[in-house]
Amino acid sequence: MSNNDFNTRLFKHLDDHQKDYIQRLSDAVSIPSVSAWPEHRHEVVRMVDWTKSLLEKLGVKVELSDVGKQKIADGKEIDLPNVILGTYGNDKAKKTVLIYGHLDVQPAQVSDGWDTEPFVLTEKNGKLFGRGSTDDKGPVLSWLNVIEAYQQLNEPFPVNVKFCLESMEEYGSEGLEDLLKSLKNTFLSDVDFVVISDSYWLGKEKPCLQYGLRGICYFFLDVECSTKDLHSGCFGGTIHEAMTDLIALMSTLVDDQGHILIDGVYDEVAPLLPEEEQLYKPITFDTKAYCSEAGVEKTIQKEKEQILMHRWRYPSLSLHGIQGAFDGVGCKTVIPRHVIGKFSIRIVPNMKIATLEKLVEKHIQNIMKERKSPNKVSVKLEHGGDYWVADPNNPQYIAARKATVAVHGIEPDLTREGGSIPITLTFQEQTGKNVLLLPIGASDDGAHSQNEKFDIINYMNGMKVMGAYFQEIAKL
Ligand SMILES: NCC(=O)N[C@@H](Cc1c[nH]cn1)C(=O)O
Ligand SMILES: [Zn+2]
Ligand SMILES: [Zn+2]
Repeated sequence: MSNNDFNTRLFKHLDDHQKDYIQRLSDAVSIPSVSAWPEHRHEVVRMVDWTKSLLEKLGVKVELSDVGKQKIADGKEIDLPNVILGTYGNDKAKKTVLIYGHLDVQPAQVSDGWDTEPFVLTEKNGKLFGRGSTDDKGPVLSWLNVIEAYQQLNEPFPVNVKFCLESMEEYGSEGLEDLLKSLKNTFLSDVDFVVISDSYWLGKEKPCLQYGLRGICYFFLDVECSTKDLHSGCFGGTIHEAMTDLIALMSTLVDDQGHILIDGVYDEVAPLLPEEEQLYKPITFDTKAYCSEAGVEKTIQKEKEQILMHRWRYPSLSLHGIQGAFDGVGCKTVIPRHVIGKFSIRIVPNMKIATLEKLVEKHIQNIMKERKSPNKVSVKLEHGGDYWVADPNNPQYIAARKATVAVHGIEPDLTREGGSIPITLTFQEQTGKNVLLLPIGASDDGAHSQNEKFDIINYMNGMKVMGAYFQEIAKL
């Protein structure tokens, strides 16, 4: 049977089973596998076990890998969730594709401003709302649904598949790098290609393939002023307050143009070459839609090319929160004794994490010297993940382009991604093989945000592209 004939059967089969796929995603979303909440670790473990059973039902040989402990507050330690290593097929005549994805999600609560319960998948107007629907439970299940569809159609699977599914991605992939290094000559040794579906299109209509990611360095800025919280009427105006120092420090990090104010940060950033500048011109990107998706009036940069460059190839610094600060309703007049500011820097070629760590440390020390405050201040790199850039002309990208055309009838844009998948570079280094980012979600999916969703059409078409991709890979 030709590829085209099989595609027609496969696509129809997938369409006929849409309800089952939605139910499966609903089951996955109902497990609140938030990696950032240590008290939810049992839910992350439940998600790992649920996925393991599903894989085993599909005939995937599964091994759970213990990756050690995580240090949490006050010197306590908890188990990191096991990493799922799966093997499906072992035919030496076939190519082997390693699929990476993650089962953990960002925190979510109705009180954050969700219109629906975040851990109840809710269908509205062709959209499936729920935490993890697009990041990354929907894409992970899409791969599994495709394997199931081939089985139900009695079609031999065209490639061998290996799975690496982790559950700490949203917390910097703790433990995974060491595991992959230890698997270089075993589990990873026969991998031909690595593919990751954990990112989003640049718009709502046009598919893309991505060949770059920014890295991330997440910092904790710790300020302590006293041995206990204090009454601001009794002590206000007489002591150096922790929050005052912290706010002052945090306000020295980035200006209103998004420019990072830490000395030396831009020194290692790769210069923009004329050839690279040309790459941005043909990319379809609607700046108005970008603003409306973010719910903002305007962006810092005006031109499409400038916005994309600041999203993909320049570093950025974001302030995320302050632990220990009063954030409830009403008025509390306490001076908190200890606050921790959270900020992250997205890093790009050719920045080095070690250099950045030193520059941040020096910057904080310098500002504190100027402030003449006696408070205890320290800054710590909580986790760091490298940037990654690949060759979009690799045969794997050509295969994915053909698969995209078979489903969408158009060539995908070749783009980069401003977010981070910290382990991507490690996969490239430990396998020595090409890594492809194959996003299936739309730009307005709202990953990490309130009302995260996955469009049913993207779920369905995403599976079709994945199904066709396996056939194209088999031809290489
Ligand atoms: N879908 C990828 C993603 O959301 N990645 C996270 C990774 C991360 C690292 N530290 C905290 N989160 C991202 O924020 O880009
Ligand atoms: Zn993700
Ligand atoms: Zn994410």
